[in-house]
Amino acid sequence: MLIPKGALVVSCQARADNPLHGPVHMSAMAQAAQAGGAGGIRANGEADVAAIRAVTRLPIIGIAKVWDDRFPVYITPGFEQAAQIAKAGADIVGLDATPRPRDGEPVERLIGRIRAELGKEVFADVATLEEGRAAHAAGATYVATTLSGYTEETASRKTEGPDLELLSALVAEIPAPIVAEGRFDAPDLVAEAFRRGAHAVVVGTAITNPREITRNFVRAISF
Ligand SMILES: CC(=O)N[C@H](C=O)[C@@H](O)[C@H](O)[C@H](O)COP(=O)(O)O
Repeated sequence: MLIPKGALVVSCQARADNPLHGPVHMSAMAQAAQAGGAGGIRANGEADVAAIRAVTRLPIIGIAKVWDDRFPVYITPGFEQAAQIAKAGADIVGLDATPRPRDGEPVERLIGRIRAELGKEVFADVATLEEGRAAHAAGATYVATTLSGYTEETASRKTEGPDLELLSALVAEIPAPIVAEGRFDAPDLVAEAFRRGAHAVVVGTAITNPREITRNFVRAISF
């Protein structure tokens, strides 16, 4: 199932150190997002994806994060993780589409294999326009601004808010659905992304991470 144009996609992820970690909480979160009008879900790991698949028919962007000190790429680095996520019920496989070193084959080949061997759509997380062009040329269905500010090359772009400039540049140059993701932490920013031509917007922390939301409130009252 594809992501409808104009959809708000809610990213339901909680790391191991988060009290909401695990499929029970993440599937409840996804149901809450659906009840609130979400048009898609982004989720990490086989267990969470399978649990969310069991409770919703919304399109799921599945990723598998693997941290390995030897490689900077941690979002679905190889085919093995992509296959697990596909089997767990994701409609779309999300991956790091930067050319940085990864534990696996080059990203262009990985994108091709996901489409050909798994029959899944590919959601390419990029940090630059150049990476977006390459991911599109390699066959990615969606190109998203997810990694802007999170790679060495783009560290200085990790502003308080999202990278709207990259969004506009991708929309202007790439004939594919462009998705806005990363630091969209208020409804007016989501609206601005759509005004700039985004196909969909993914929001995570601001909706599904009560620990961070609480921290933001506490920070604001720490005089
Ligand atoms: C850089 C990276 O690893 N981003 C991750 C990708 O899956 C998630 O940790 C983010 O929460 C997600 O992209 C949504 O963004 P935000 O939480 O800012 O709305």
